[in-house]
Amino acid sequence: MSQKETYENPDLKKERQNCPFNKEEITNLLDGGKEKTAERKQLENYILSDEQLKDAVPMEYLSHADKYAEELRKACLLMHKLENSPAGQVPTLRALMGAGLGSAVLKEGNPLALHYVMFIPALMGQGTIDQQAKWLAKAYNLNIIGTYAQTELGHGTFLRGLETTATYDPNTQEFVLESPSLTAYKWWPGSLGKTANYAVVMAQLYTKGKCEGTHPFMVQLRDEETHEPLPGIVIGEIGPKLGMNTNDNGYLGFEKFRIPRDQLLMKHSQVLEDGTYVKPTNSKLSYATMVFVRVVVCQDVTTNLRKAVTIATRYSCVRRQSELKPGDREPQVMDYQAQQNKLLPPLAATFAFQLASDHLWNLYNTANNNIEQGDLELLPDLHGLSCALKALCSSEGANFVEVCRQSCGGHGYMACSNFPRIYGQVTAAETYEGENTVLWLQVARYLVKTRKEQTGGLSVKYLIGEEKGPKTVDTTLEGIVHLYRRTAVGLVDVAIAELEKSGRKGEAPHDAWNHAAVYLIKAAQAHARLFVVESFVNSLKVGNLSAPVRTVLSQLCELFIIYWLLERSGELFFVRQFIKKRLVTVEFQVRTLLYVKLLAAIRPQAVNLVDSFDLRDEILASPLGCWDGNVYQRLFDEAAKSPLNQSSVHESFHKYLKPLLKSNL
Ligand SMILES: CCCCCCCC/C=C\CCCCCCCCCCCCCC(=O)SCCNC(=O)CCNC(=O)[C@H](O)C(C)(C)COP(=O)(O)OP(=O)(O)OC[C@H]1O[C@@H](n2cnc3c(N)ncnc32)[C@H](O)[C@@H]1OP(=O)(O)O
Ligand SMILES: Cc1cc2nc3c(=O)[nH]c(=O)nc-3n(C[C@H](O)[C@H](O)[C@H](O)COP(=O)(O)OP(=O)(O)OC[C@H]3O[C@@H](n4cnc5c(N)ncnc54)[C@H](O)[C@@H]3O)c2cc1C
Repeated sequence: MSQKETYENPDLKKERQNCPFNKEEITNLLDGGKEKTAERKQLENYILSDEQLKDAVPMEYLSHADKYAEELRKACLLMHKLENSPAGQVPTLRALMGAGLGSAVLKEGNPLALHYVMFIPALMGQGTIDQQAKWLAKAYNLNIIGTYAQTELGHGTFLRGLETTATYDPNTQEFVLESPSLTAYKWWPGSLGKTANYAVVMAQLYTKGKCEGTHPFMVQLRDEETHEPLPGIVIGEIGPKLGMNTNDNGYLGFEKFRIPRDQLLMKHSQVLEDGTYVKPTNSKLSYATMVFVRVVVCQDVTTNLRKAVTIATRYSCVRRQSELKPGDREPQVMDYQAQQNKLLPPLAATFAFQLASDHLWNLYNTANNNIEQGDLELLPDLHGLSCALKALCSSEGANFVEVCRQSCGGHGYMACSNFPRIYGQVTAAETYEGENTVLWLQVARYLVKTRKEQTGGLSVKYLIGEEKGPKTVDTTLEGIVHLYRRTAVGLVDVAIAELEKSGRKGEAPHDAWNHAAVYLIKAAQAHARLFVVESFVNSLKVGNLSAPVRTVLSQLCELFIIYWLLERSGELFFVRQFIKKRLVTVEFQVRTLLYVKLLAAIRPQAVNLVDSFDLRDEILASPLGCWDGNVYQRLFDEAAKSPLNQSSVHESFHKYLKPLLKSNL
């Protein structure tokens, strides 16, 4: 392990004895190889040993403005540290932007995140070679700091409804940016409130009197020296949020603000000097930055879930409560089957989500390379899968984080447990980058189209032709995956049947679509779950795993896919063939038995499994999850930091309480 303290809680010590698998092998697997693990550890030592990057007081005790300033101080210091990083600049940046190392230093949202996660990718994906030459070096060198300004007060989801206009003026060869109403104000962009001086702004492009739809524009917002907003720019911060409070989300309005023609990002579509509009090969190419972020969000959510699971698992092995055997010592709460039922599925999910996210990342890179060469064939599959996995990982992730919090009882509710921050981060991902319901409906659109037209990309091939495979109960992993596949196909067919029923009643297609939404969303979710379980099962077939690691990963895989099946059992009732064959009851009995057996088999390995995530205490940032298990002392030390404990009697006693006590009301 990275850190060994002199104290080690005896229960945790016992949990760590006789580990049947090599923890380092799993660490290497998650890092992407032995060398990558070594690089990561070196980088962690480099960053986490810097005293200036540590918080003087917990962030929760700072004001809104001080939180931002403190986070910005550390973010800027981190950027300076990039120069001398032992791992090299780009890997360090990646590690910092990911939720692991970065969040050990930057606790509640990074004021420079949008610059790297959206602004630079938007320049790369939407700018011409000349535009990239002009802006990218400046952006990499942090001479300019940007954000991605798309969402408005009135519209976030419906991009065609955005109101900000960019009207081309051929006389001056400029675009005039305008916010025609209050609801046209940009609202939400991260880092916009106080940090960024540039933005990629999405606006409705007007030229020759015609609206050509939303397009990306490179816009300077603040003076590069004074940081004052430029004339015609109305800008500010939107205030405290459920989480991510050190990221200065902002608002932005334009009052006839002029930019040169060449600040329309023109990789996919152009406006010529005379105002002639040149169309893109696909109108959705201007949405590409969102696709990139949906892909990385899956990784981010998984990293956060690993933290929550580690904290809850270690704590559950330290915590002793109640009575299991009458008269015996109070057991570790982890020994209750009910607690295992809470924690082992999210533990398994960290592996399932990571493997699916890796798969998506590979698809993204291949599709993106092809798009650069003008080949858009993979775009629909990439859009469908990135929507599906972003929605699934963030929604299941947020639920699992909340279960982890609950599994820590009262102490899980403390801010210092780090659950509120982790939850704030993960649940935000349910909304940003496409609200999940909206993304499920995008996925459903792709599924319905594939099933009807019998053509589609790799992730939806199972919808083409007749399904094959056993129709009876089959307890092998393959058998269970087949059940998922039949459910997914069945739910798409049910949704299509609903659409057709409405059609026969004379409903217009858009009404029929709205009236089938419940079925469509179920179909999309079943599709996403199928993809995740297939990725998990298939990745165990390949790879150079030792027998003990393969065994424990197979147990986790089986547990996870049975867990989901039982959780989502209601969906089987939608698929008629299961009811007819009375499969549902049989499935239930067999699976529940197996599930319970797996809980017992994985329980003794839980601490060793979370240890193999190799998350340092600074990254977990929680007295409940620390490696040494010294939970109670650490909770006490955290309480000592409260400003209310800095004097025995607080001044408010004299101001308010004493007069009340003396008032004889
Ligand atoms: C050295 C540099 C290193 C960089 C290092 C970076 C490394 C990073 C590593 C780790 C980082 C981890 C850290 C991550 C943490 C993240 C930090 C927090 C950041 C927070 C960011 C949040 C930002 C935002 O929220 S930005 C705003 C996002 N907004 C949205 O997502 C809006 C959602 N709405 C839409 O997308 C659309 O409006 C719509 C899709 C819902 C509907 O659009 P539409 O009406 O135009 O389309 P239709 O429904 O009519 O469909 C038509 C047709 O188009 C297809 N389609 C739709 N979208 C797409 C697409 N995107 N791509 C391809 N095709 C698309 C659709 O399928 C239809 O096809 P048909 O064939 O059926 O016609
Ligand atoms: C933490 C955070 C950071 C963000 N950062 C950025 C940023 O950097 N840049 C940026 O531009 N934006 C950013 N956003 C904005 C974000 O992308 C939007 O909030 C998000 O896309 C949802 O859009 P909305 O707010 O308009 O929700 P709405 O669309 O108004 O959603 C409200 C409800 O309506 C439902 N709904 C809407 N349309 C449909 C439909 N067609 N069918 C069925 N139901 C529907 C939704 O499911 C939801 O339940 C951020 C948001 C958050 C929370």
